[in-house]
Amino acid sequence: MNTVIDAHNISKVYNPETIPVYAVNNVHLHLERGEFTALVGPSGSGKTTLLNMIGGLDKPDGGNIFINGNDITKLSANELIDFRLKNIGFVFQSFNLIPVLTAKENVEFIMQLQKIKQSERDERIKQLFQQIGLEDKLNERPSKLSGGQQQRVAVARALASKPQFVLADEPTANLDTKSASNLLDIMAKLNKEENITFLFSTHDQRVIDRARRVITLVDGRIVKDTAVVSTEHKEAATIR
Ligand SMILES: Nc1ncnc2c1ncn2[C@@H]1O[C@H](COP(=O)(O)OP(=O)(O)OP(=O)(O)O)[C@@H](O)[C@H]1O
Repeated sequence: MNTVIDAHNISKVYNPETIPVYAVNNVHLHLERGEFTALVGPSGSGKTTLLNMIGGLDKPDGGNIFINGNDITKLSANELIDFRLKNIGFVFQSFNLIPVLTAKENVEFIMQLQKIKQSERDERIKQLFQQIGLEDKLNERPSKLSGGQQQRVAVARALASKPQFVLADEPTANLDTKSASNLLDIMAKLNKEENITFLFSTHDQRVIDRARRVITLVDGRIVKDTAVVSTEHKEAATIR
């Protein structure tokens, strides 16, 4: 097994001086490479706060977060920017594509920041757009794409730097059933065929149904952590 995320005792307290809100309260989280895991829980339970800390977008008030063995809580702001760029892919609820760039440019600019050479960029872009099924939309601006297509481009952008894992915060919340199902098919395929690790924060039953592990947060604490028996396994068990 290969540990990708190892978070120890992490906490985040908002308003510590006035009325403290323990958004994340002493959480331990361990993820292995190749997981397809959903983080669920009621609104305000701390999912986004936890995801943001694991992704290095927000600093915990206590605890340590090891990503591939590196403690990101010890990095300076500049080191963290560099670390995020190379190691973590993000997919957000609202897609967050840059409107003035084409689909291709939205994906390519991450690789330019990493100083990846043109021939390698071209090859990777070709492969990524094939994987998301949008080879014919390379030169379209986000406004010309449907929500589902924009989110698929966001997945390609998240994967551009070949990250250690992808954090997806409510990735299907703004998508209709068909687009959500299509997006989930693409992510599940990337997970299965390329062993890409996904951690989702979600309320969406369509995502939860596809996850192989479901972690439930309530009031900033993990109250349940369940490995899901796959449909194939369930069927095999029934036949026996
Ligand atoms: N910047 C902030 N300042 C103060 N409190 C905050 C801040 N961000 C989040 N909180 C509080 O922290 C708690 C956890 O919020 P968080 O957004 O992480 O929950 P969530 O599970 O992602 O919710 P949702 O499902 O609605 O997105 C909530 O009580 C929230 O009000």
